[in-house]
Formats: sequence, C-alpha cells, structure tokens
Amino acid sequence: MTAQILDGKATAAAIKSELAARVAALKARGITPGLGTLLVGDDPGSRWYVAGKHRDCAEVGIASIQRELPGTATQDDIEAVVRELNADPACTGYIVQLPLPKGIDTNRVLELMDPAKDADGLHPMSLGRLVLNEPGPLPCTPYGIVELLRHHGVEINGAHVVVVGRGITVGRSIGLLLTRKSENATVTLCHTGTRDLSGVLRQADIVVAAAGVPHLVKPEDVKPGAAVLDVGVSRDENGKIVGDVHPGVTEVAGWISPNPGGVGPMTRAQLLVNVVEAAERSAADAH
Ligand SMILES: Nc1nc2c(c(=O)[nH]1)N[C@@H](CN(C=O)c1ccc(C(=O)N[C@@H](CCC(=O)O)C(=O)O)cc1)CN2
Repeated sequence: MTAQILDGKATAAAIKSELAARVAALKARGITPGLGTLLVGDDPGSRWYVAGKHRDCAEVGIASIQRELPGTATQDDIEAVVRELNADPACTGYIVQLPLPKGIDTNRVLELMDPAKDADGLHPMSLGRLVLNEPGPLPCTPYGIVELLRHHGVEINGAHVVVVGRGITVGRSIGLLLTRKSENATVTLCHTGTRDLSGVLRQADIVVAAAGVPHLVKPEDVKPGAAVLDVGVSRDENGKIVGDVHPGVTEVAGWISPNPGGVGPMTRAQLLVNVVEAAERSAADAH
C-alpha cells in the first residue's frame, strides 16, 4: 500500500481563495480585517513563519501590522506591545509568535491579550470557550488538521485518534476539538510518560505526531490504512525539515500529510479563517 497524500498546500489555497471573497464582502461594508503579529528575537524559523503569515494576508486582502522586539526584550517590553495591539483599532486580531525567549512568562503574555483579538485561539478565554463548545477562535494547527482530514474525506466520526506530544499549540488542545459532538472522535494523548507508545499508536485510525522527535513514528507503529499527520519540525545538518514520521510509514498508512506541504500551510490558512470570522462576528454584533 502507498498512502494517499493529505495535500495541505492545495487545501490551504482553496481556503484562501474562499476567504478572499469574504474579505472583499467585509471591505464593501467598510470593514478591513487587520492581522497583527508580535515577533520577539531572531529565531529564523519563527521569522519565516511570521513573514509567511503576512504574505498570506496580502493574498486575501487582510491588512498587516508587524511588531518586532529583540531577543533581549523584557517581560515589560513585550507586555507594552501587547497593550498597544489591544488598543490599535486597525488590528482586528493578532498573534504572539511562539516560542517566546527563555525567561519570558508566556502564559502572562497570552492572558494580557484582548480575548476579542485572539487570532490564534490560545488565550485562556478561547480555550475555555472550546471546552464549553461556544463559538470562538480555534487553535490554528488543530483546526487545520481537522479541515485537512475533512477536505480529503477521512472519517473522523468514531475514529480513534492518537496524538503524540502535549505542547500548547497542538497536543493539549486538539483533543478538545476532536471530542466535540461535531467531530465525535475518541482521543488518546501520549507524551514522554506514555509506557507503550508503539502499542497505543498501533490502535489508532488517525495519528497526529507532534512531539518534535525526528522519525518517532515508525512503520511498525502504524495500523495499515491509518491516516498519519506529521506536525513535527526538526532540522537536519543542512537545515532540511525532518518530521516526526519515518518515511517508511508511507508504505503502511492509508493517508499521510507531507512535511513540508501538509499541516504547516493549513496552520497558516486557519489563522486567516480566525481573523475573518472575528471580523464577521464583530460586524454582526454592530447591527
Ligand atoms: N503563535 C503561534 N506560534 C506558533 C504556532 C502557532 O500556531 N501560533 N505554530 C508553530 C509555527 N507555525 C505558526 O506559527 C507554523 C509552522 C509551519 C508553517 C509552515 O507553513 N511550514 C511549511 C514549511 C516551512 C519551512 O520550510 O520551514 C510547511 O509545512 O510546508 C507555518 C506556520 C509554532 N509557533
């Protein structure tokens, strides 16, 4: 068996073209959505991701507000920019690029954001809304994974999803999303304390590998026909991406997301969805 491709690039392009029409409709009503980003430090990966978010904004007609601080910025410096973005009427939604430099209290920064402007779905209020199944921004990578599976017709309803990794942007929140009635999956969250990772993985209809450990998921860990999503981003000595999924998994899985070209582009597309949905919600509230 050779797995079919969960094509994130093509799916993201389709989402962006639909969003461009919705942005045009908002602009016709005098509303211009604007995405703000705060990048702290000079990590090349983070810089590349933020630049990509602004390229996407330009593509669909969303305005861009870019803020940058050096890696030496203090907690107070960062919080001052967060307060500025909270107050800026041109910024309808924003993100703080993660990870923040060592020594910065990330939770305090996220809690200071205006929840109405949370474009990432990572504010405690947004995560609380997800728990309560109320409308609000959804975390971009989990949301992107769900849309990628749906777009390719992979059954989520009733599936056993095994997630590896408990980070804030993926592992912690994806279970909340997938166990809603509308998705209706059963989710097992694995991490470094999981005793028999291979044994748990072999039970999965869908694997989400988000541990950041190169080639952690091996062909023998995967049930034949399962869908496998590779979220891990490590780099080899030439700077090339090495995912969490071993290339041999393609011979066992039914579906696989390439890396690059799978979950990454979907993360970016769903960020734009959050920005447009927030602008549409506030336009509806104004009536
Ligand atoms: N505030 C946030 N910080 C981080 C998030 C997030 O959702 N919100 N997620 C990741 C990084 N990320 C978005 O910020 C992100 C990662 C990867 C991609 C992407 O398009 N990747 C390309 C490959 C790019 C390359 O060659 O390096 C792909 O997969 O095709 C976009 C966004 C952590 N931080």
